[in-house]
Amino acid sequence: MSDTPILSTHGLTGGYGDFQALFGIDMHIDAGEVVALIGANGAGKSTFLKSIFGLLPVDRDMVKFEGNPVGGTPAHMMVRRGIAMVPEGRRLFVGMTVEENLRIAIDNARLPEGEGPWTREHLFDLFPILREKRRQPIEDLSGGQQQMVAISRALLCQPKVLLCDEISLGLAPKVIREIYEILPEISAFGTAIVLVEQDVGLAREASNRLYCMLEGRITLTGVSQDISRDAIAAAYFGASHAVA
Ligand SMILES: Nc1ncnc2c1ncn2[C@@H]1O[C@H](COP(=O)(O)OP(=O)(O)OP(=O)(O)O)[C@@H](O)[C@H]1O
Repeated sequence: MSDTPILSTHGLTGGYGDFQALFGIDMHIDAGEVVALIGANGAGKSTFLKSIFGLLPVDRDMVKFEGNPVGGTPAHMMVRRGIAMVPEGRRLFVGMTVEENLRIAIDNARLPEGEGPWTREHLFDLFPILREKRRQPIEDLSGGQQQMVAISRALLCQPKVLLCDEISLGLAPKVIREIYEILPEISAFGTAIVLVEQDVGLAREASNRLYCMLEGRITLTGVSQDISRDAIAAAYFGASHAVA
């Protein structure tokens, strides 16, 4: 087996024009791993995902996919290589049905439907409510159901790495549980998952390893189950706010 991570970043810096939001981020993830990225509002988590995914400019060597430099590759090409993103706020196509939203992913996927692990039928088995609602316009679905569509849309791209930006945001606890229960099934297919999550408990439970980010820097990383709550609190808020 190769030691090369499926995705890694190397001293990644980035931001918005003159505003630098990220200061030398080193991260890696292996096939089938779930890695959580936690941090307070404004820490830089979304900026980091966008920088990996080609939505913000970064140097080529700052992002490697299967060992090859890919930084700055446009998002649609990242999808063809094997990275898909569930963006914050879902960004589904309003005025189109569930099936039409999924169709767009299939048309732009890394592999044709049927050649990768994810088919519409497979996803409808995971999220049965979507089978029921497949001909309904996206705006008629609840927030949780829309999140299921967003995850399904990303998986139909047949990604090797799935980037998830706050998939629990604004959802009821029961729906969050339903969605998080699916994550092990996704990683069981070898798909690596980078999980940006505000809820630290949830992030820790759902991930193999975690990275904590503060003001654009990684302040803590390790095996999720081995990291204490105090260490997380210190890394999350800065040492001066460490729990006594
Ligand atoms: N479009 C933008 N233009 C300029 N600055 C931005 C933009 N988006 C985010 N920022 C800034 O970049 C920094 C990192 O923001 P980012 O959204 O990545 O944080 P985050 O950890 O994802 O937080 P949140 O949980 O609130 O999404 C913050 O200082 C934020 O104000």
